[in-house]
Amino acid sequence: MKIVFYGSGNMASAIFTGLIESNTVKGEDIYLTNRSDIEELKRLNSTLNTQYSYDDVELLSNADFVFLAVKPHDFDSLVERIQPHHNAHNKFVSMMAGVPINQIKTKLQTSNPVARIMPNTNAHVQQSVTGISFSDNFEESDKQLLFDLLDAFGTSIEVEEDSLHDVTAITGSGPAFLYYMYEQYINAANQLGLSHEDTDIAVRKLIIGTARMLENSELSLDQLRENITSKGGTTKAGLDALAKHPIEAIFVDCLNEALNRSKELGK
Ligand SMILES: NC(=O)C1=CN([C@@H]2O[C@H](COP(=O)(O)OP(=O)(O)OC[C@H]3O[C@@H](n4cnc5c(N)ncnc54)[C@H](O)[C@@H]3O)[C@@H](O)[C@H]2O)C=CC1
Ligand SMILES: O=C(O)[C@@H]1CCC=N1
Repeated sequence: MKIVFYGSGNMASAIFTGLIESNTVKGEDIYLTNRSDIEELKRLNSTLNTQYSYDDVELLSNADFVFLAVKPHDFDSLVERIQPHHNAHNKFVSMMAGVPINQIKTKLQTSNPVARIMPNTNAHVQQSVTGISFSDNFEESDKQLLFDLLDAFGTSIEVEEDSLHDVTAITGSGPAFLYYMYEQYINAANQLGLSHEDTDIAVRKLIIGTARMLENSELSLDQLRENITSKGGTTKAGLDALAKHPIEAIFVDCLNEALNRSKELGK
């Protein structure tokens, strides 16, 4: 199987690293290109054994899956490279937030199969949650091949294309929202007495341990929380302070803004 990535940035590299490190695809079967950073492509070649080229005819020839991994605002410059050279064998897999399948088909002037995925950077540790939607003409056997690729770097959920906006907000951008929250937690913790170094280590371990509990425990979130909350104790005092703030409303605002932006990006 020949897989091409147009774009070797944050999201693409998380995916192709996951594919190679899980032994799902050999580095030599993955072809990378980017706007102009050949040093980056050479570095990836020496660490992951991936191929690289700026020759679009060579890249697209016999390519089974062509990942579109550029920012939405760079799509037009990508179209200039791909449109003249794509062939009937190419199946496109776009990870561009917000850009609809029909727009991809129109700009590339293609009736080839197109899938849209919305992964997240947890693909680096094979834990991406990836939403996926397919054009009507995507063959079942090709869908299965693509699902197998997605499984190599996490779990996937097939959704209606419109729902990819929700996936983008909730899990595509989601790691950033959680990192931001953790940053605030660390900033607050730094105002207590521990050294900043100890606080950083302690909070990282706290986050990892809490995530492992979510993974391994059959208890609900609220039960897990209850199990820490002694009557009249410290946790109750802290939770009562939290409850005075509109935390749910803050996240409603955050997710709605991300969702609206996803819709705007496709226009
Ligand atoms: N970073 C994330 O967490 C996620 C990003 N995405 C989507 O993935 C896409 C890429 O995002 P990032 O990896 O974060 O961006 P990035 O800025 O890290 O990488 C963009 C890549 O596109 C390349 N590029 C730009 N114009 C090009 C052209 N004409 N031909 C070939 N390559 C070109 C750049 O050289 C770079 O390698 C975006 O559309 C974004 O919406 C989706 C889910 C999560
Ligand atoms: O910020 C963005 O637009 C992309 C899509 C999801 C995560 N990063």
